Order: sequence, then C-alpha cells, then structure tokens
Amino acid sequence: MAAQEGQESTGSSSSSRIRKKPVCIITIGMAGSGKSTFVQRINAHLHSLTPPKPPYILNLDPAVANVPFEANIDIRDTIDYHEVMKQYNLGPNGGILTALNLFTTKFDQVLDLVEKRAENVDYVIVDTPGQIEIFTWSASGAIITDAIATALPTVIAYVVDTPRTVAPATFMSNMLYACSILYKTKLPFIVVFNKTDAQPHAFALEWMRDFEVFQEALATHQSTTDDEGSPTYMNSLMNSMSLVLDEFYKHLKSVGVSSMTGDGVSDFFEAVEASRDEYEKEYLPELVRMRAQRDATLQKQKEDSTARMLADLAVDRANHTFTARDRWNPNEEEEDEDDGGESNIIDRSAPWPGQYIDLTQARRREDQDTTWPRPA
Ligand SMILES: Nc1nc2c(ncn2[C@@H]2O[C@H](COP(=O)(O)OP(=O)(O)OP(=O)(O)O)[C@@H](O)[C@H]2O)c(=O)[nH]1
Repeated sequence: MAAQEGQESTGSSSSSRIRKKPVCIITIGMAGSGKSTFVQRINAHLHSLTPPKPPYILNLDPAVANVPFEANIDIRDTIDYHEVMKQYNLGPNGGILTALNLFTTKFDQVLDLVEKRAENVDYVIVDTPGQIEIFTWSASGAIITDAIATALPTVIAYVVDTPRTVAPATFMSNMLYACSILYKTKLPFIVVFNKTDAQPHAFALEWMRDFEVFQEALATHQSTTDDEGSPTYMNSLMNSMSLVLDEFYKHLKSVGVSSMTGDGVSDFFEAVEASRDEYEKEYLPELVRMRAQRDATLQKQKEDSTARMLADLAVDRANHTFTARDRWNPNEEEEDEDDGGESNIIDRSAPWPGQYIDLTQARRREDQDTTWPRPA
C-alpha cells in the first residue's frame, strides 16, 4: 500500500506528469534464504492493491523445479538446464552458470520485452539462481544487472535468512557478502531480513546501529583471548571488520519481512520508493558520466584505428596487387550476422496487439534435437 500511496502522492508533481518508469527489484540471497517465497509475497502484495499493480516477473534460475509465482519470462522456457549439463558434461553449478551464459546472449530480447511492458507496470521483479555466487560473481550476472540498471531504475533486494544469522560471526559474513555486492553493483541496496515470523530481526538492527553491542555479542560467542591473555587473531580481525562494516551500515536500508505472513512488505515498498530517488539522484548521474567516459574512450580508439588504417592504405596503394584484391565488389554477397529478427524469448503473459507468441515453443519438446553451441 505504501508504494501505491508513494506513487499517488507524487502524482501532482511536475516530474510525475511523465509516467514514472517501473522500478526493477533484483532479488539476491544465499540458497534457502527465501528469495522465491519473497518474490511471491511481494507479487501477491502488488496484486492485492486497489487497483492491482501486477508486476512483470523474470525467473533467472534455470535449475528451480517449481516457483511459487507465474513468471512472465522464465529462463527455463529458453534453456533446458539438464540438457546443458548433459551436452557440456557439467555438474549442477557449471550447468546453471552455462545456462545463464547462454541466456545472457539473448538478454537484448528480454530487455525489449520488458521495455514494451514498462508503460503498463510499476515493478519488474527478477528472481536469481539459488547459488548466489553464480549470479553475483559471473560475467553474465554483471551483464544482466548492468543492462537492466541502464534501462530502468534498479534496486537490489538482498534477502537474509534471519534465523540463520543470529550468530555474530555468521551475521558478519553475511553482511560482508552484502557489502561486496553493493560495491560490485553500486546500485541502491535493501537488506531484507526475511523469516521474521521465526526470528525477529531486532538483534540485527541493534548490531548495525551500535558496533560496541555487536562486539560484546562477539565476545560472548567465542573466546576473545588466547592462553597468554592476548586477543585472538579471529577476535582482532572481527573487531576490525565490524568497524569497516559500521561505515557500510550507514548507507544501507534494511527492513524485516516475513514472506510467510506478509509482515513488513509495506516497509519494503517504502524502501524501494526511497531507492528509486537514490537511483535517480546518485546512480543515474554516475551512469551517465561513466557512459560519456566510455564513449570518449571508444571514440579515441576509433580515431586511432582509422588513422592506422589510413596509414596502412597509403602503404598498400604502392602495391597494386593488394589494391586490386581488396577492392570492394558490390556483387559479392555480404555475410549477414543478423538472425533475421527471429526471437526465441517467450513472454508468457497475454500478447499485446501485433505481438505473435508461438506457444508451441513454451516448453522444449523431447523430440527436439537441440545442439547447444559449445562454449568458447
Ligand atoms: N518461517 C518462514 N519460512 C520461510 C519464509 N520465507 C521462506 N521460507 C521458507 O524457506 C525455505 C526456502 O525458501 P525459498 O523461497 O525456496 O528460498 P530460495 O532462496 O528461493 O531457495 P533457493 O532458490 O533454493 O536458493 C522454504 O522452506 C520456505 O518455506 C518466511 O518468511 N518464514
């Protein structure tokens, strides 16, 4: 409801005369933290609003057997994870990574579909693979995140299994991981302490607010001195880390949610709306600056290679054999790398006017003899 109110209350402002772009929520978290249940909960929340605001959902987990929500685009419709494992002779993690790599090659089509729907939805939700590192530390994860963040205001929802982080050392490891993702993506970041019905997250907020309380908790959980009475290496390390994290916590939004009961979901959407502003004020200008820098570098490279090519041509002109061989022949057929605009990403939702969706492609059929391209 908060999100809805947030949108309506700004409805009269001059900036909102142009329709706001949807916010993309990328859900990341350790295996079993409750990502899919969380996505289903926020999906249900958006459907329950008046009027309902159904989101556009992307499932990027090729290995998941069942998802509790109806995804609009599902990686499993395009990539058969078991087939990838078989053909490339891979284990489960290699299979998920290769499936994600293959899907990334089609991500421009996904973005096209998302952008077509941007007029009609307020939120795009992305569920990521269960093995967190496959998304956060792979080239394809970075490409997908960057592509989405360039097209839409984007926020990372980092889902934490609260009952499993009550031990200070585990809590700190989880927060260090969150910190690494924040610095890698540089996107607005919300820590979602999930499963608060099983374990309230007040302890986590207290540890994040006051590092001395956290250090006390550390001291009670493990011995802080060795046999000679000096602080143990682990103790010193964790104390220093907690000081580093103290800075990180200052820039962090955190909410407690129960994906089971729905408790805290409104707080989450308030944090999302605040993150949209953060994206527009901080991330977008930085993105524009980096893009301008990249364009300038590319332009410089282009000018350098043009200069080199002209110099080479000057040398070649002295040699008539090369000149004759390299002359452009208009009758020669050019190699066409375009696939003719053929699309094989499936949008499961109702087609919009003019859009043809071949539902026979919605599931890979047993009789299809697909040969995946070998990885380079
Ligand atoms: N008590 C409680 N259990 C939850 C909550 N959210 C998720 N769970 C449970 O946590 C388990 C894992 O949930 P999933 O949604 O499958 O987690 P996931 O992160 O998507 O799992 P992977 O995709 O395998 O990484 C399931 O048994 C859920 O029922 C919650 O808010 N409260």
